[in-house]
Amino acid sequence: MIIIEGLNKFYGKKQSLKDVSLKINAGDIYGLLGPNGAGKSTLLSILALTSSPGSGNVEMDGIPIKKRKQISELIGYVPQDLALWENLSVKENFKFWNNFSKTRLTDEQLHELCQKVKLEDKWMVKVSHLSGGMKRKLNIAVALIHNPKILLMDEPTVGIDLQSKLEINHYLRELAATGKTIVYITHDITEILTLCDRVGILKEGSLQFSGTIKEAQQMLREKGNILKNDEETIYKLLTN
Ligand SMILES: Nc1ncnc2c1ncn2[C@@H]1O[C@H](COP(=O)(O)OP(=O)(O)OP(=O)(O)O)[C@@H](O)[C@H]1O
Repeated sequence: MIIIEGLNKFYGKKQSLKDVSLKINAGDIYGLLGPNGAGKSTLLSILALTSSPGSGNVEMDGIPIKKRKQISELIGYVPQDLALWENLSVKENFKFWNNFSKTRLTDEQLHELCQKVKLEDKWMVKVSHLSGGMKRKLNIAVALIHNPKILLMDEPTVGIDLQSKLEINHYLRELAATGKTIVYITHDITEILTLCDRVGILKEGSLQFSGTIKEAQQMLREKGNILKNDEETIYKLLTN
């Protein structure tokens, strides 16, 4: 479980997160939504230890975020920008990232991970020769080498073809079914509806809503906003 309490973050005078409190259940795929500049990447980067929290408490699996070594073993981070070596092969990229893992995988185990994202026939191919979708899949696979319990993903499927997107979504479902918690930033409403168990909506640094799509509809209905479908519910929550 991820617990965030009263989290604030300033960049200079600009407050990017305002008193954000949130709980994310173990085994959930949690969609983090909101318009551009809402604070989604800032929140994810704090969880990923690439940005420091201003004030507030964050703990993951009962471990406070200040215990960086323990947290880094717990999390896998898939950044928006590809964290790959273009001039190295797929295998060499796996081996590079394997060096940072506490329990190193064998070449055979790395190849098995490569198979999970359906890139095994590209094992010896240079990353610069892969398509955008293949690079995205590799970006996800290298984040899984140390078998993290929590996967933090910043728009991992942006700009890729539908087939690759479906394959990635299918794989994420499999990972969640094994108990991994996934925090997922996306602007793709279809992906949110088919993939996410729960969603959190940020706007101008504040958390507007956290819950299931059904709960969102319920809340809006109580406010007198009757919505026709889930897509409309999310759109309404994002724009209100
Ligand atoms: N390193 C930084 N220095 C200064 N301001 C920053 C920095 N990173 C983010 N911000 C500001 O913090 C706010 C939140 O940005 P953030 O990238 O978290 O939003 P986002 O919801 O992820 O947006 P997008 O959907 O466009 O990726 C924005 O106003 C942004 O300009």
